[in-house]
Formats: sequence, structure tokens, C-alpha cells
Amino acid sequence: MSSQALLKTQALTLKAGEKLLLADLDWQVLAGECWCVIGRNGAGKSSLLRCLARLRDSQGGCIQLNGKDLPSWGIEALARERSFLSQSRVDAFAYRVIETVLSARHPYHDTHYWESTQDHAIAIQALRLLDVEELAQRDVRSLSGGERQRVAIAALLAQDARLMLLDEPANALDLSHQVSVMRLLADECVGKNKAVIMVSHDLNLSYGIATHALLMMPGGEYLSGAKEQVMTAQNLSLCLGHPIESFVHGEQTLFLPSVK
Ligand SMILES: Nc1ncnc2c1ncn2[C@@H]1O[C@H](COP(=O)(O)OP(=O)(O)OP(=O)(O)O)[C@@H](O)[C@H]1O
Repeated sequence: MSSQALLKTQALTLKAGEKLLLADLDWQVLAGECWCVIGRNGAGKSSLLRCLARLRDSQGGCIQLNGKDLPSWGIEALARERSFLSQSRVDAFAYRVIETVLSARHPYHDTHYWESTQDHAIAIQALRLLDVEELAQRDVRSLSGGERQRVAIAALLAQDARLMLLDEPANALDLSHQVSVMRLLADECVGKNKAVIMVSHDLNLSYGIATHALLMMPGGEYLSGAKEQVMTAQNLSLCLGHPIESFVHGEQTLFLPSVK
């Protein structure tokens, strides 16, 4: 496994208008790591992910992807190096599912337009991994919310980037698929020397799947590190502004918010 940082930020600062979201983030993500980003509504989790994907400007500091400054990446090379799953999507046209996933292969096409047999094999394999292969010929607009989400994640896998940025990947998924999809993403990191950074509101799922956590604290502060060090009941209570208790059940660490 390579120990060079796939992603590195130095003094990264993010604001939304006058609101400070993140101050001076010094952070490294290595291949093989699966990070979850945790914070209350409006903390800036999506803003951070979009900034790392180069879809939004920062208000200070710098970001390096695989040792190279993010602004200096060419658009196609960037698309081969990092992928991004947004929180929502709009399907304006009647594309088939397979076409939607194949479109994620375009960064590999250079001068030619049509997808190769290998692209098709990669797309079908991604659909199979996400348990939606039988939907390949369906109009994306006819899918349920959870099916559409899994097709979007299949497209992200087909893009085959080393750094995968996902904004709430478990959104709209049933319980079984929440676990299987998150487990699949974590396995991608280890098995293929990639890294995942995902926003999640589910503390139990995050703790069970991730290796590391970034907590976006009030006032632009943050905590980052191995999940065991960072995801304590005390830190999470401060981060989320609500009392949370943790307990161990069998081999699982669980978090329970107070409902009093
Ligand atoms: N264009 C904008 N102008 C002003 N404020 C904005 C703009 N875009 C986002 N914001 C604000 O920036 C803050 C961070 O938004 P962001 O979507 O990053 O939060 P989040 O942590 O992902 O929240 P959630 O958990 O609700 O998805 C929010 O307070 C939001 O209202």
C-alpha cells in the first residue's frame, strides 16, 4: 500500500458568506483509508466535499491531490483521479441506466467517443456490485429513489477514481443496502488502494464502516484522526450539539442520542 497522501490540505479555510465553516484544516488522507465527515446541518460538510472535488472555491489554504496542487489538474486527469457523488440529482432526459453508468467512463476516452467492450464490462460489473444489474435497460427516470442512488454509486465505481468523495451515500437506501453499500465502499479502499471520504449522519454505520473521522465542530474548528480516537461520545455530543452516549454491544460500538 502506498503511504503517499492521496489528498492533503494545508490551512484550508471555507466560508459561506460571512459564516466561517472551517478554519485552517491541515489534513491527510492516505490510500486504504475510509473517512466519514460528521457535523450538524449547515456545518459545511457538502461545501468541504465540493471544494475537495474542485467544484467550489476555498477562502484560503491549499489542496493537493496525489502530490499535485488541485488547481493544476487538467479536467480529464482530475476526473480519472477523483469522483464525486452529490447529495441530489436531476434526470432531465430518458437515458437508460447502462448509459448513465457508461457516461462515467468518458474520462478514459481521450479522442474517441464510443465506449469499448471493456467499458461495458466495467459498467455491468459496477451495476452487479450495487445489485441493480437487472435495471440496466430501464429509463433512469422510472427508478425508485433507492434504486437511483445505487445506480449513481455504480457510476462512481465505474469512473474508477482513486479518491471517492460521497455526500450521504446511504441516502434513500433501505437498511440492508445501507450496510452492503457502505461496506462495499470501505472494501474498495482496502482492496484497490483507494480512499473514500463520505458525509454521513448515521454515527453507528459510520463507526462500523469507516477507519477515520473528520468532525466539523462549531466555529470552524475540527477534529480528525482514527475513528476510535475521534468518535467518542463526548466529541460527538459537542460536534452535534446534543447529548450522545456510547456503549459496546457484542463487537459493535453504538451511539445513542438522548431523547429526553
Ligand atoms: N450560496 C450560498 N450563500 C450563502 N450561504 C450558503 C450558500 N451555499 C451554502 N450556504 C450555507 O453554507 C452552510 C454550509 O452548507 P453545507 O451544505 O455545506 O452544509 P452541510 O454541513 O452539508 O449541511 P447538511 O447536513 O444540512 O447537508 C449552510 O449554512 C448553508 O446555508
